Amino acid sequence: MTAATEVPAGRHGDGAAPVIFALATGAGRAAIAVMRISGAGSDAILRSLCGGLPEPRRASLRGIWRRDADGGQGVLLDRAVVLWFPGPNSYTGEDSAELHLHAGPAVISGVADALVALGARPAEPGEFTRRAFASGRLDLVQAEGIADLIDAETEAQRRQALAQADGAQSRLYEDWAARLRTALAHQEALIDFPDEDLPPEVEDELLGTIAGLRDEMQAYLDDGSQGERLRRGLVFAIVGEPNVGKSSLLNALAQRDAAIVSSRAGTTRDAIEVRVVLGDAPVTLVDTAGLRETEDEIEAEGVRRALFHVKQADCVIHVFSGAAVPDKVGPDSIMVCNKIDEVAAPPGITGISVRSGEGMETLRDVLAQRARDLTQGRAAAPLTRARHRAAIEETARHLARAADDAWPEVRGEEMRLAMRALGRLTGAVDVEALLDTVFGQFCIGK
Ligand SMILES: Nc1nc2c(c(=O)[nH]1)N(C=O)[C@@H](CNc1ccc(C(=O)N[C@@H](CCC(=O)O)C(=O)O)cc1)CN2
Ligand SMILES: Nc1nc2c(ncn2[C@@H]2O[C@H](COP(=O)(O)OP(=O)(O)OP(=O)(O)O)[C@@H](O)[C@H]2O)c(=O)[nH]1
Ligand SMILES: [Mg+2]
Repeated sequence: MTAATEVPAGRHGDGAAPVIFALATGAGRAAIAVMRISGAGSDAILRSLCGGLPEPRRASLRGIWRRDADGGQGVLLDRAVVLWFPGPNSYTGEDSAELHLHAGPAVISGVADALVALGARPAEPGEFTRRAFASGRLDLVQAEGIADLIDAETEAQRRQALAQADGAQSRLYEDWAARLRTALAHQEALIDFPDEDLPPEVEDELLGTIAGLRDEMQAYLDDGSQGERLRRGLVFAIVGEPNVGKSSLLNALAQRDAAIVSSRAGTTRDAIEVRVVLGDAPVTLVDTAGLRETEDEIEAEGVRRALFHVKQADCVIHVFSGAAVPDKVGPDSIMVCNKIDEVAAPPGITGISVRSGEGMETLRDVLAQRARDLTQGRAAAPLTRARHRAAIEETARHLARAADDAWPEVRGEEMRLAMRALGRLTGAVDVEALLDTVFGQFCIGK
């Protein structure tokens, strides 16, 4: 007989966070499924499941048991590799464990049921990383980098996300915060001891710091949104008059028959979207209805939608055919002359024939270069989210006001507000309301 415990193994009294669990591996047929467990009480749960605690941080093969209510031996659920990570040296900073199970649905549900019986509860999206944040193991910007790393589809996205998870942006933002903190301390001294003879350089120096920070932040914000665009992916719209070969070009770039091609003008009506990778950035190519005046109301709706996509696009690929370059072309459009197997392209224009394949290699290079220019190369630790941009804009705005105002109290207040906005960025100050939004974007098990 084991002593009757009032509190299940995974639930500690006095308001401690409960033990959570989730599959860290994806759904679908697989050989192995990793069940992640974290929280104070994970040790007791592991003892119950495996009959003892494995050596910390060493893989070992264990039977996984569901115990009977009367404390008997119970049922063997799986024979699995088990890892025990005592806190604080774990991903979450808490006591945690991993069960590397056979990925059968009955194994997984059997283990999940056993965990619930032991007082653990299923984790919410991002909850493991949220606990890592709560333990101070990473800041908000790094946590968002981990979410991006999980979503990264291209090498450039992966590089950007990993640098962010490793703290590249956080170091820059923390450096700004540290300089601002020092300037604010000096400003507070000027406010608190106006009659003392503080050296005049103190005020000059702090004004220099404010102006310097404001300029650095402004330059950082003027980055053409490269990091945000790389994270989100680009949209390239293919537009032009009817029948010039827009849908043919989309199919050639996508290397599949996504759009209907026909010799009749006005074939495409709905916008057709295809995801490709260009210049290491994810690009959604949008094929659109040929632009012309038309009596056909369905085609007219297609034209309306085409113009909408032109406005939304990061880049417009303007296709035409024949010797005359069209007028009314957007400033950053990439001009492409198709059907050069029939009529030569005007000088200085990228000429292609989707039919013969001529010029396609060059066009791919031009598109890849544009995609790279839009997403990479400006900043070592770029802005990657609207949330970050908004916080830095707010900081810079308060710094500009602080620089403009000679009243010590007003200047001090603006500097405090700047400090707050910057603190919310990394999660150093009053972020409780933000956390659901930030961690809700994660998948379960992260
Ligand atoms: N099996 C498994 N693989 C994984 C993870 C995991 O949780 N489990 N990760 C989860 O995202 C990533 C790796 N991240 C991790 C980060 C920290 C620690 C950790 O235990 N850190 C301790 C000890 C470090 C050490 O070995 O010296 C620490 O920092 O104190 C583990 C994984 C990717 N691969
Ligand atoms: N000679 C020649 N014909 C081409 C070439 N590319 C496409 N075509 C033909 O041009 C016609 C129109 O092609 P689509 O791709 O449907 O043209 P579109 O611009 O999408 O036309 P809409 O959807 O009607 O606006 C088809 O008959 C294609 O086979 C090319 O490089 N050379
Ligand atoms: Mg078409």
